[in-house]
Amino acid sequence: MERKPVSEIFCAVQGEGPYVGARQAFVRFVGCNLDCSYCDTPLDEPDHCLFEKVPGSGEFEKLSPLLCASDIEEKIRSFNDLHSVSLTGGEPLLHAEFIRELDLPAPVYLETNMTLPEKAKVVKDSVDYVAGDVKLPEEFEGSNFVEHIERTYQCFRTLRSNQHRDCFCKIVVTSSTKPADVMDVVAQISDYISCVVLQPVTQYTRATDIQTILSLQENLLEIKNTLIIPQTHKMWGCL
Ligand SMILES: C[S@@+](CC[C@H](N)C(=O)[O-])C[C@H]1O[C@@H](n2cnc3c(N)ncnc32)[C@H](O)[C@@H]1O
Ligand SMILES: Nc1nc2[nH]cc(C(=O)O)c2c(=O)[nH]1
Ligand code: SF4
Ligand SMILES: [Mg+2]
Repeated sequence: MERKPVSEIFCAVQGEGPYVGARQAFVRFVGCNLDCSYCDTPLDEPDHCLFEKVPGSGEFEKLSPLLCASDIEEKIRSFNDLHSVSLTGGEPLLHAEFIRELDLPAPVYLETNMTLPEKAKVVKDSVDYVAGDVKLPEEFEGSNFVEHIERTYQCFRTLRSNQHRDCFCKIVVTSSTKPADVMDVVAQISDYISCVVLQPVTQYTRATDIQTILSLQENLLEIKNTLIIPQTHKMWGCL
């Protein structure tokens, strides 16, 4: 029976993007193929998977860090009134074949860095919401940004919004963000997404310039509905 590395299972509310406030169960897979400068999530292999049985209790059961599908399904089924189940990480698409086989009691919300196009094809009929990140040039040394962004475009084409799936793009905006880079990428994917979310980085050392992000939103609104939404869960201490 296949087991996958999972660091957290909990029930909270979506803190980011257009579904902010929706009651979700979260499964956090371990491991990532990128190393974003602003990443707020530990990427090392944990000793346990922390399961918060009672939402918001801050009391965690220590489970094996390697879980099979039925382990995950059983924990998720212990939560009620879910809008959806957020599969996140790390990068969940590293575990695409496993994700495809999960039998979950609510729609699937995929949180992904949109850099693994072959894996995107594996899950495309198994996900209902796609929070697709766009990682910008400042995260990539040298010219490999060109190869990276082409993979991102492929992922957005594969996971595009349709009658069964809502796909939107999320862009973390920092003081290093160049508006022209954002405009260029959004112009390429605007047909595939329902909206753009500009997410100010939650690291005040690299705080976002307010005028810059408001001006960027104004320009993006010419081509796609664009929202500015910070990580709200961190404002009130929710997981
Ligand atoms: C931890 S990532 C996991 C999913 C996937 N690897 C990705 O990057 O989209 C989940 C979300 O948190 C965002 N994020 C991570 N660190 C952040 C920070 N310091 N400030 C704002 N957003 C952050 C990511 O950009 C992504 O949208
Ligand atoms: N509440 C809450 N909302 C989230 N949205 C995206 C998250 C993530 O880490 O993938 C996240 C998270 O870690 N917690
Ligand atoms: S892709 Fe996501 S999980 Fe991976 S380093 Fe970047 S923000 Fe963190
Ligand atoms: Mg998070």
